[in-house]
Amino acid sequence: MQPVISIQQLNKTYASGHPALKSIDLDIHKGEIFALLGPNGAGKTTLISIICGIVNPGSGSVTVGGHDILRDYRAARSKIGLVPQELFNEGFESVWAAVRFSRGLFGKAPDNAYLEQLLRDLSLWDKKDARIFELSGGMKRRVMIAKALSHEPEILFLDEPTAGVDVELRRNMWEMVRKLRERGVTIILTTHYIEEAEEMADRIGVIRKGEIILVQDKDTLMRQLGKKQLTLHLQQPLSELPPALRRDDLQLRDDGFELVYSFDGQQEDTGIAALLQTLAQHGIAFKDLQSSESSLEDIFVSLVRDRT
Ligand SMILES: Nc1ncnc2c1ncn2[C@@H]1O[C@H](COP(=O)(O)OP(=O)(O)OP(=O)(O)O)[C@@H](O)[C@H]1O
Repeated sequence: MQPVISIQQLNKTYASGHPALKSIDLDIHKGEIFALLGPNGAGKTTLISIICGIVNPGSGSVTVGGHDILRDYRAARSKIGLVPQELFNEGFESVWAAVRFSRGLFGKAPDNAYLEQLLRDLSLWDKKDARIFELSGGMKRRVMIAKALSHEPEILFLDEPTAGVDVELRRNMWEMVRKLRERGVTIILTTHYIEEAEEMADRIGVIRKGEIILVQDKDTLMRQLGKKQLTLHLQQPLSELPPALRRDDLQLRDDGFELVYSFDGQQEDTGIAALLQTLAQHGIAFKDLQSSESSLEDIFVSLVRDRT
């Protein structure tokens, strides 16, 4: 399947000399919810801003719906709706005027029926004549989304959609994003909240210091989450595992002093008894053992941890 966004070897270094993005390769599939997860300053906003044509790329290429963002900027941009991190509140105009104006900016013919349905879907129809400054914070966010969708884009970017939003509003936002996906909109959201990625995303990408360090189906990631680990602290270090013990779920760590066994905690037979027996047969003794469960949070923290 043709990706709806294709990013190849994208680099960006700001004038300050700071390398914000390094050799990014990423494809976004049509109709998916993709969560880009990363700590402050990782490069999330820079990446979105380049795709949306707000920041110039350094080198590499980006296509949106097959259109190159530089050579074919207008065609590429018209496919995108962007809800930026910073919310700008145009004070005095009405909700209706704001969404009509946004649609016009993209050169689209007026379509009141489409805009009415959009405002209804976003539970804003009864506020259409209200001036934006009169609305609550949650409604203002929804107005930003309505504006972003006013020109019928196929792709919606949500940069930190629920930053500083209370739990109830966050859940409403998630509900709304799912409805948009049902309508066929591809959604890319950035977030600091692991819970949000876990709840919403079809796929998760993790970015750290300008590099994409993981892209994975959420379900696959969650299956890995169900894994438990048994760590055996060995009495004598091993330089390598005997052939009978070389397998994917067993790893030597800590200069050979630790043996880590990963297993599925849901299974009745965890394989621990058999493992301990094999260790005994090979004369591998341990002085201590501990078991632990990894969470998405653990995976994320260990991935983004600054090891330098
Ligand atoms: N206009 C700019 N000029 C110079 N450096 C910049 C500029 N914009 C961003 N940066 C730097 O590039 C890096 C990536 O910033 P970016 O805003 O993309 O990160 P982010 O992942 O969106 O962070 P946050 O989660 O805090 O929004 C940061 O180190 C930032 O200081």
